[in-house]
Amino acid sequence: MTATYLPPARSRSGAATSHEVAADRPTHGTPSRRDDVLAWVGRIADLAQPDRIVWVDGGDAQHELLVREMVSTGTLLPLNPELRPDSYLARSDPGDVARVESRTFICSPTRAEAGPTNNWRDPAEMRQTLAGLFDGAMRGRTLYVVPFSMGPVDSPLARFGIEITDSPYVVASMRIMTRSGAAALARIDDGAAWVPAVHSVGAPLGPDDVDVPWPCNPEKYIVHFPAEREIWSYGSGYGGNALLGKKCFALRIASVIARDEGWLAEHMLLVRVTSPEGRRTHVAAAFPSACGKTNLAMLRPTLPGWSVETLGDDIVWMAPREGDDGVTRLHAINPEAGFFGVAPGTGWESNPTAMETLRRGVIFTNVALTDDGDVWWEGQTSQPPAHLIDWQGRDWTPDAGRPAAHPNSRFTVSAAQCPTMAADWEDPAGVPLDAILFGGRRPSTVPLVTQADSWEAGVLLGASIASERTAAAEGTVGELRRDPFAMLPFTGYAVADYLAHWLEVGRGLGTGAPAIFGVNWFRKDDGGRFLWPGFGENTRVIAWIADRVAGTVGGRSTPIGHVPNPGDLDVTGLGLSEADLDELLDVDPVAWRAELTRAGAYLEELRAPAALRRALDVAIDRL
Ligand SMILES: Nc1nc2c(ncn2[C@@H]2O[C@H](COP(=O)(O)OP(=O)(O)OP(=O)(O)O)[C@@H](O)[C@H]2O)c(=O)[nH]1
Ligand SMILES: O=C([O-])CC(=O)C(=O)O
Ligand SMILES: [Mn+2]
Repeated sequence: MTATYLPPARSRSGAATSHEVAADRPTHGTPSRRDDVLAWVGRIADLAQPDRIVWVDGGDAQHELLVREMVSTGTLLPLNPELRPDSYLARSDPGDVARVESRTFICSPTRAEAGPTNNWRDPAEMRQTLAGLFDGAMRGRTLYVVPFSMGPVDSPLARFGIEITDSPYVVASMRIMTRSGAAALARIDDGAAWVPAVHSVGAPLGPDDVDVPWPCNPEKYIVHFPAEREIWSYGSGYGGNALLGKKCFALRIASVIARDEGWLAEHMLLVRVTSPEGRRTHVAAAFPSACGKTNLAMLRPTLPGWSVETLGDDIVWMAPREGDDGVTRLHAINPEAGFFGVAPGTGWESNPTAMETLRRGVIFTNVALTDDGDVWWEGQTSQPPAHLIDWQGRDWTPDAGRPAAHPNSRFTVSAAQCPTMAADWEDPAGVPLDAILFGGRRPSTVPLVTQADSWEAGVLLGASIASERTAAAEGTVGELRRDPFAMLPFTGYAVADYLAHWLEVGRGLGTGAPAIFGVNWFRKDDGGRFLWPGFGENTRVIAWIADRVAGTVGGRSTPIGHVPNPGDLDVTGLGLSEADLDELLDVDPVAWRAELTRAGAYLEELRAPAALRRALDVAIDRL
């Protein structure tokens, strides 16, 4: 084995540190001295038998070399530099296009700790399986060592990991999505705890084998050891399965750390809304995958005087902290550094902010290629180009009868490029949260917006999220499924304990707790047409929410919380009929009794805390 890059020299002594590496922070996973990192990399290399080991330093020179290599192997297709500078298209294997929830495992010591919503496997058995799978898995390939930080490297809230991967696409993507390289390794050297995360595409190469542009394995394993804070991923190169800082670490493992330490790791966007009077409201929102987080995070307000700044689009970590006024509030940070966003539906009409963010420096995956070397996907423009190369590399014309881009095609781009990014988005202290939104794709029953009357009622709202399935994960698109807190695929421990933890955090916050709302942009009429225009026009709902937090706008009380009176919502210029508005704000008692009965049965299945089931019974009684 030849080391192309040696591990970087230690930048500081392990003892003295200029950073405030919290000495009181519990350490997780492997002890954090460099020797332990080297020993771990050595063990994985002995097992997986790569041809080379490369330590990723995060610098430009190494990155450019990596990109050049991927272009030469066909993994990345350079786009036309005049139209889309510094940007590339990757086409995945057609069987490796989304998260694989049925192959995602939580290996806690007991099945009960994983709970009824997770695939549990016995940790010892799984370790044996993994040892077999990874034996020689990297033969003929390069093993990359990617130290990374979730959260700004110098933030006291930052958490560290090291991903070992044999995929250069993963290395390049981690560079966008996390702070990866030497700075993160220096913090680990200084004593910060780190999560070991091992990834292989599971496609070793023999001496005479020719590589393919997107190596992967039909057999996939996305494995978490919550007690050990450890991640193993095999067989897939797709974002949510392979960029291990994201769902695996920042949600599944972090949710367990958060439970133990009294904070929350959530599948949420984060924005700052400023009213015409200059009043600031910080809002986090949990919607299931491909249900509008990125779009709301980049909202371009359509009401005069309002502005929205982006802080995050997919993951929020939030911790209670007492302010100068003696009130304890949740303070929120975005642990990511980039966006891994859904391409279809993103256009100059629907999300101009995203379109501006995507002007350069993007890795696109599974979108279509235009004849002039740019990218296209359904919804980018109202009319498709006359000819394209589709996501599988085949000729495509508008009459092809199939989408040109995969429905879960994605862009990977640095958050710093987003024009609406708040100037202080990397503030290590985070922002104080005023409101939390829960939502999903609900063609009927669920009103445009509802305010929960208490923290408990809000937790019930989050626990009862149901949404039509999207292409973000394997499964039948459109099917309604329960997705508590939009965290069904991302909670690293038993969902009942997760719900209890939410209730507990709320009790600790008391009067400083954010207000909780339910939203639904996706209500349809009998003809299947969206009743609500959505996108930028969601401003009107956000304005009501911000004004409710400030106590300056009305609402009417219903058994499921407060909804706006038609006059409370500014819908001027929308051309919305009175009947449509009434339907959007309607709480139908018959439909809601059925809805809550179903939710109650589900909570029973989850063994949800009794307090939630009581809150639900109160609502049913009021109906
Ligand atoms: N009708 C309607 N569609 C929307 C709205 N907001 C987003 N969408 C569509 O929903 C799809 C997914 O939206 P995203 O914002 O990327 O979803 P996300 O929640 O960030 O998804 P993940 O990255 O998978 O977690 C896109 O096709 C959007 O065009 C809306 O307000 N109304
Ligand atoms: O993780 C991914 O692959 C993309 C994502 O945000 C999701 O599915 O929620
Ligand atoms: Mn997501």
